[in-house]
Amino acid sequence: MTQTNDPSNSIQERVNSRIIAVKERDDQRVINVARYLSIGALFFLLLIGLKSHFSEHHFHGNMLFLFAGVVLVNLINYHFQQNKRFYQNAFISMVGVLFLYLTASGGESNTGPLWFYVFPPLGFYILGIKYGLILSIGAIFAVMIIFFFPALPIVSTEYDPDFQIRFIATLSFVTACAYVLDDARRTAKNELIDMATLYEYAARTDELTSLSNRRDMKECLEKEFYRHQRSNSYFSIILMDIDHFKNINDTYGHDAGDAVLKEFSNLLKGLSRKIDVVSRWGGEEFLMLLPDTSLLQALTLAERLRAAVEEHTFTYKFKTIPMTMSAGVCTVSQHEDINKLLKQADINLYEAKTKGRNRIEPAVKSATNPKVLS
Ligand SMILES: Nc1nc2c(ncn2[C@@H]2O[C@H](COP(=O)(O)OP(=O)(O)OP(=O)(O)O)[C@@H](O)[C@H]2O)c(=O)[nH]1
Repeated sequence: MTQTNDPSNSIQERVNSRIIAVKERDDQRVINVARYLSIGALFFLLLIGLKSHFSEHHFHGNMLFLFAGVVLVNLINYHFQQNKRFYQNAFISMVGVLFLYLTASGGESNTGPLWFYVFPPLGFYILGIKYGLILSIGAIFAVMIIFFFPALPIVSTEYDPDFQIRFIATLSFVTACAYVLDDARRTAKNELIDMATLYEYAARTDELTSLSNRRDMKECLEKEFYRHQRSNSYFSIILMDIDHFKNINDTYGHDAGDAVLKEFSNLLKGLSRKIDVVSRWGGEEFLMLLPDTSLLQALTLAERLRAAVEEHTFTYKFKTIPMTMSAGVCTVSQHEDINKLLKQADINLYEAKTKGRNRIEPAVKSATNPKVLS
């Protein structure tokens, strides 16, 4: 039954997958912002392009139509390909080239460079702190080239030297502010995610044994039951209880009881597959969820666990503590909801206890327990 190549169902794995889902939602939010901006830019470019044509600035109008075309192609391409990275890079590159064109051409009444003020915050938001900074510094250098080399073929306007210096200074200041703000935002977000990861892990873990707690197990049971209803997959559960645990506490002390609970948990973990969920259901009661496991397979495992506990030497401060367990096993197929399944496991466990303990119900015959028959 113990296998190593199953997909892991550990608490850490489940917490990680939740965190990945949060990060994916955050990435999608960035894409959505870029898409809304693209749609806004598309209308804006078409409108200003038309206005330029009416004012007989045909070259400028055509250039704006060309940019609108690129925005549209990028949007359509994303719609069909869903390639987020390509969409983001194409979007920010297009914005950069558009702003450079507006700076080189002067735009409306030489106000073209002013658009560059939105570039650093947008770059940091979309590309992240590192590439946002590289791109913003690159933009400042490109603007300087346009300002200081008006004879270049792409440059069709000139700016007042006072404006040039003030513009470069203010754009650098905006870049520095955008960097600090975006860095603070990302740091705060990452700290929140780290905290959420810790709390999520703690909320699902039993402090003493580090197994799944009742809350986590209930969620796993619901997921597995949902999977069973959707795809007709099956699963089984084993409800275990340490026999006469009160006597262990009374004889060896509460600390010894705790140590035994930990050792018992490790034993269960060691004998389960990665895909199984082992939980401390409460006190000295443990529940194991076995996905894709028939009743017969679950009974075989339960019997193996029972025998392993009986054979294991539990010790505390050099004292040997004899210990056995009883278990109730059942499978999902005959039960229409989780509560009924758990109730049946509880009835089976109770039967195992009343029939003399150190046994499982329904009972099976095994090499270690040849006398027990169902
Ligand atoms: N040391 C320790 N004891 C615990 C813990 N949680 C529950 N217990 C004890 O477990 C004992 C359970 O006793 P009972 O419910 O009477 O069951 P039992 O003695 O195991 O008897 P059966 O289940 O009928 O075989 C109680 O004495 C609880 O105090 C824990 O975290 N640590």
